Amino acid sequence: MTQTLTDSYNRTIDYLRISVTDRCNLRCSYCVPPTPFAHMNHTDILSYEELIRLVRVGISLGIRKVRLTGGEPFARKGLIGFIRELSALEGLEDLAVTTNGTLIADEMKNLKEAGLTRINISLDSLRPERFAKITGKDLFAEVKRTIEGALKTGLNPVKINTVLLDGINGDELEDFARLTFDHPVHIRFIEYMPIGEGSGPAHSELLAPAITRRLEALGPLTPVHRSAHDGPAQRFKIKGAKGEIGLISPMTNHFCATCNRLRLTADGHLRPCLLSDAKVNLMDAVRGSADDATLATLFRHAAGIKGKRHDLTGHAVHDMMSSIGG
Ligand SMILES: Nc1nc2c(ncn2[C@@H]2O[C@H](COP(=O)(O)OP(=O)(O)OP(=O)(O)O)[C@@H](O)[C@H]2O)c(=O)[nH]1
Ligand SMILES: C[S@@+](CC[C@H](N)C(=O)[O-])C[C@H]1O[C@@H](n2cnc3c(N)ncnc32)[C@H](O)[C@@H]1O
Ligand code: SF4
Ligand code: SF4
Repeated sequence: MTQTLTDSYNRTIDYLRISVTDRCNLRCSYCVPPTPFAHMNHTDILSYEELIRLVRVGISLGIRKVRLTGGEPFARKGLIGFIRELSALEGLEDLAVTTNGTLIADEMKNLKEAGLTRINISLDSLRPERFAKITGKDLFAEVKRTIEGALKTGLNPVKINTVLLDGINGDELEDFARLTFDHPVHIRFIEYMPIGEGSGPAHSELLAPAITRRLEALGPLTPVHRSAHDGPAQRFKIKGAKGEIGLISPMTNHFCATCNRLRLTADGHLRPCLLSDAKVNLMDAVRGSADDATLATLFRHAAGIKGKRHDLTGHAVHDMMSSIGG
């Protein structure tokens, strides 16, 4: 019998975001600190077999959508094989990935064949030199090839995630938005979230109201209705454009009232909210002798302690974005 997982505020939880690794081949200045920092030990990371078991339990409770993230998910060996195994699980309707796109330019067909349904690619600059400055690696051309490959392979819609920061890439807002004129991509502007102890210098973020004003100068914006599997973006189309614009505004217009997700970290913790350090330890149960019913109880507990909305007043989130998975 299909169950439904609900939280204490009657929100249905049907989306699990899995961070498969906290490691990444890039060093985006707004995501990780500039100085060396500790990573999880390999032995402390859930194996693919353990992850499959947990996803099965999640599906039995009502999870229908899984997104793989990281760190950089493709920095973990064997991810495509894991995607193939996940996509074969009965009951899973949407299997997506969020990636920096630097390691998979030649893998689009394989990914589609393995059962990936969608891909979100993060890209913060269209200028190769600036891309290298933000990420620490000269790999803009690889990301471009990945985006082109994803479009050609029909992993639709291809979403591009861009965190806009004044003085870093804020001046590229219009260049990104204009990409939607000729390409069927979704460009999503994300407000910077203050996450992770020591993650870089204070950034001057560009907030949604200012972004919207600048977009309106490019042409009339028509709202696009959200579909069932939509994430947090408010969607728009500029008149005549092939693609869409999305605004993800956790800071100025949060979307917690419709939050439908839990997060599973690579070291086996369920996080009820991205912007809270609360977590439920699944690892001890998985590596102990817990049965599936016990794991299901831990999933329900994580849903049960999910807050009504995020509250960043008076405290910051300690864990890093690259270990939570965004
Ligand atoms: N505050 C907050 N931010 C989120 C949440 N989910 C995603 N984001 C942020 O939105 C940005 C894009 O997230 P993605 O990984 O592409 O996932 P998504 O937006 O759920 O994807 P779709 O299902 O394709 O809409 C990232 O910077 C995330 O950190 C959330 O539940 N809360
Ligand atoms: C943490 S990354 C993990 C997946 C993959 N490495 C990537 O970059 O797509 C997921 C998303 O989080 C976003 N992100 C990272 N730090 C952020 C922050 N402080 N505020 C808002 N978004 C952030 C990134 O831009 C990316 O789109
Ligand atoms: S945003 Fe993604 S690619 Fe950039 S450092 Fe963070 S985890 Fe790596
Ligand atoms: S901040 Fe927390 S409650 Fe709000 S949408 Fe994100 S994960 Fe959900």
